[in-house]
Amino acid sequence: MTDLLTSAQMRAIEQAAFDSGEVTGAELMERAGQGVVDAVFEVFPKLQDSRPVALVLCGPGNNGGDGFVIARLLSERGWRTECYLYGDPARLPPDAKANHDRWAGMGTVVPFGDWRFSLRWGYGDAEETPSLIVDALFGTGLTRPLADDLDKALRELDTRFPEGTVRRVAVDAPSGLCMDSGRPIDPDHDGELPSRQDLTISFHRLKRGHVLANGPEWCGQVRVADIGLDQGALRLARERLREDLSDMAALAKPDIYFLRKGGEEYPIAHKYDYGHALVLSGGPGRSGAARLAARAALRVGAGLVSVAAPGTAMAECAAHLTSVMLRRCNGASDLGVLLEDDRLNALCLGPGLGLGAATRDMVVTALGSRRRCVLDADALTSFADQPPTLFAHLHSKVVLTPHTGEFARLFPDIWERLSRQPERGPAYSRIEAAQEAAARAGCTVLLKGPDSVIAEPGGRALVHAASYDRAAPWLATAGSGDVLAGMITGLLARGFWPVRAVESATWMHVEAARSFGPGLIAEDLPEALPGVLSSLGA
Ligand SMILES: NC(=O)C1=CN([C@@H]2O[C@H](COP(=O)(O)OP(=O)(O)OC[C@H]3O[C@@H](n4cnc5c(N)ncnc54)[C@H](OP(=O)(O)O)[C@@H]3O)[C@@H](O)[C@H]2O)[C@@H](O)CC1
Ligand SMILES: Nc1ncnc2c1ncn2[C@@H]1O[C@H](COP(=O)(O)OP(=O)(O)O)[C@@H](O)[C@H]1O
Ligand SMILES: [K+]
Repeated sequence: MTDLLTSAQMRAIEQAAFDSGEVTGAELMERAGQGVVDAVFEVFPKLQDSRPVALVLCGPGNNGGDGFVIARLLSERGWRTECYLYGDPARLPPDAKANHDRWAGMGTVVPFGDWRFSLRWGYGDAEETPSLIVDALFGTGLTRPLADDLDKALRELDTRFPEGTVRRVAVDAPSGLCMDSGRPIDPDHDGELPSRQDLTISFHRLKRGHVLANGPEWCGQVRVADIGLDQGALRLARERLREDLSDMAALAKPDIYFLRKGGEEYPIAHKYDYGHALVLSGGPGRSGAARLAARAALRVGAGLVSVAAPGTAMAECAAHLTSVMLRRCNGASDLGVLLEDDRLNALCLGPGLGLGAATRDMVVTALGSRRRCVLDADALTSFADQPPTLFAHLHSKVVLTPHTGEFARLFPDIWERLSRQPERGPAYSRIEAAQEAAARAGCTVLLKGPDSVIAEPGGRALVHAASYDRAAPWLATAGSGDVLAGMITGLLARGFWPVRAVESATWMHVEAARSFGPGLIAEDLPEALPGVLSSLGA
């Protein structure tokens, strides 16, 4: 499981490393600087042949210290490097100060006061124009917005060297971005940071801010540099620490062992060993969403899948369904009768179901049966005026799958906190919002988006980041959420525990979109699943 760290957790890991006696701060800083330089030339090999001129912007903390190491290493590679320092050299922390002093014996450090002057009048000669700008101003220690003078200078720098003319690389974080939330601490500019990076290098692990919210937009690409915190005593120290850090989030991944059909779990399996999922459909002209969900549930491996539709929609459903079975269900009392069949072990309510009392009644009946259950779309919005009524019936085998609009309706106070422009760091994040919602609801919550967050009461949160090399913008298409709800239901029918079902489904949903590519519509997703399952070895 790949941890996704907060700034405080990274500091705690660093402290555990120091306590283990295996590494010093100076060694970590040297490895960090080296990691950045290695990543820069690996990701942008053409930089080796371009003008060897770099600007390194150093801040008042250890992020700035990394900057001085980078300046030295670039200079040793023959680069003409200039450091701008925002801060008082005498007040740098010890390791940063040592690297500042070492660099000052080799090259220039332009104090911030002279920075803007230099920007305006320097670089007359094209030979002097940098091909690399390193942002080592602030990393995990950012606590407040960039000061006006610094912000202004950075915007001038951005205008002076527009995107495409120079490579911009951030050390650990694009300065101004909160690494716990991925939200810019920038109330005066509506979250528009001074510059967009081409590459951001994190140390040891990704931080939450690299994948949440606007993080990917400002980071460009990300790489993780190994700074030796995974070895020997350090690993032990970190593992011990992990026990205290129960709120350590992780990146979601598919559960290949349980996705596989057959194997040790089911050496000779019957279709009922993989469960029977029931998806409730809306009325005539509105059954498409449920049919999409049902097909996805079947494709993901549920043994049997049925759609339960009102009598008026039976003909429409029958015309479209083949391997998915069809049952009549005209409301909550019919659903109660259907659920007397205890082989129906996973339910999906919401896609296209319609808003109002009839849906609320069916949700209450479904929840009363204590089956594994996914509530999506209309099943959530039908409780917008009375969320506590819904919460009173929820239990640990339920999954709520709200997109941001549905989330805002069910958890308005949490949403208000999440959407308020942050003025200080660490800012409230989508991880904390999903965890708070899960605790209130008493069940698993999937807060959907390009950065989908999965939370269960009291458990560690998981994030599926459809960004960087897993970006899947084609998923922003009508009905893709219905397919995801069906996939989760199918895995619940197969016996997955809710949080594991959501984790695997969310990952495969994005993978299916990526394997299909541009032009994707929701119908393509279930059909792409066999390829995804095969590629996983399932
Ligand atoms: N952890 C590790 O294992 C490793 C960490 N490493 C590196 O250390 C970095 C973390 O260093 P860090 O803790 O010194 O924080 P950093 O980001 O340099 O800034 C803090 C300084 O800025 C100040 N400050 C904050 N906001 C401000 C603002 N808006 N405007 C002005 N000032 C502001 C703040 O002061 P204060 O809030 O106390 O006023 C403090 O002085 C990390 O990102 C990585 O690059 C690597 O070397 C390898 C191993
Ligand atoms: N830009 C994007 N990148 C990756 N995934 C996305 C993006 N936009 C939406 N998604 C995913 O697509 C799904 C959309 O769900 P939802 O909003 O409920 O759609 P619908 O109601 O049309 O079915 C969610 O799983 C969400 O995480
Ligand atoms: K930085």
